[in-house]
Amino acid sequence: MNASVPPIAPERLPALLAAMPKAELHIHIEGSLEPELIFAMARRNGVSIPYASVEDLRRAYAFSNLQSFLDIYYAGASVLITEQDFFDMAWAYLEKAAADHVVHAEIFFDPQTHTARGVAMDTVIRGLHRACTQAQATLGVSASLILCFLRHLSEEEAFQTLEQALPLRDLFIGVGLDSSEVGHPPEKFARVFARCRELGLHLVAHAGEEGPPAYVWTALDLLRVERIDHGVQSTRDPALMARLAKDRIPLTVCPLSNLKLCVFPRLADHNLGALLDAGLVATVNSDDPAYFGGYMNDNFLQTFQAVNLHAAQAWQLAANSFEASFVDAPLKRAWRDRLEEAFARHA
Ligand SMILES: Nc1ncnc2[nH]cnc12
Ligand SMILES: [Zn+2]
Repeated sequence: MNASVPPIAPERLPALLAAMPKAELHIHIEGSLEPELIFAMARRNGVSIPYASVEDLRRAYAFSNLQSFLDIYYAGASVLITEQDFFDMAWAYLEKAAADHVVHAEIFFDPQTHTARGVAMDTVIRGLHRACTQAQATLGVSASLILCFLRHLSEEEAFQTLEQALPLRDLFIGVGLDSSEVGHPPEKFARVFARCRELGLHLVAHAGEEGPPAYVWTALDLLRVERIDHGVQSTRDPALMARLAKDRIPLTVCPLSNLKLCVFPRLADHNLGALLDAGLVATVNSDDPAYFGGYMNDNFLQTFQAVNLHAAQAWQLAANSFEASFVDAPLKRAWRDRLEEAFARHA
């Protein structure tokens, strides 16, 4: 434990978890679209959705694995048409993030879900970016964008997507890899990630969510990613755990997502504590909060209770989220100072 972490009474831990500053590094903005907003956008855009009501849609959020979720998630995103829609979606998320004391968010978006329906890349990125700019100005939350390639599509399509996005290169900081993992290993995208690296983009990839430790190895060695999204299957491979610890490769872990997608049978079975005990730079994130029943503080509070974590791990997770973020060192130091202040207030 860091020497500057004061003792925290157990009854004060929930308030500390809620109030401490934190960074969110694994949030799919399309996964923040609440059913109420889906219905409002469907109405204003004249898009029909195969659910009678908000309640009817929410009832469908019972998933058995990643694919069963993705099918409904892509259907939900079909209501997004205008730049204002993309702004409204991101703004709703950023307001919730600010309420959870998220000081910084690195936000994934899936452009191919939209360009395939005839929505222009410009519409997607400009709407999201405007929300990020406004969040800094009015909420004091810094936010940046990471463009994700859909791994169930081809590398050729990923290259085309990159080409479409390059005129807006200054509006996103990196690229990621998401969607159906098993059967679509990282190496399928080695060339497009090499190109993104040449362009100076940050690189991340989902790996080891449902897929094997081998996918984490190839994300590291062939894609040369700087962070692994999820990575919870890594505990099955001691040599991989040693590599992640040695190179301080962050894992953006999403406990409620893992529960809802049946990666772990119960939250109490989650391996977040084991990842921290092994010295990994693990972080807590919400993934697709509108679908998985919780934003950042829900993830922290429910997981800490279920797996019996304490103040030392709270400090570590917040500090890890700052270390793992793609911002400069002075900003990281400023957030660490605010973290110390929050702990001092709750001691
Ligand atoms: N948890 C997840 N895994 C892979 N792709 C995703 N897209 C949105 N959420 C995802
Ligand atoms: Zn994800």
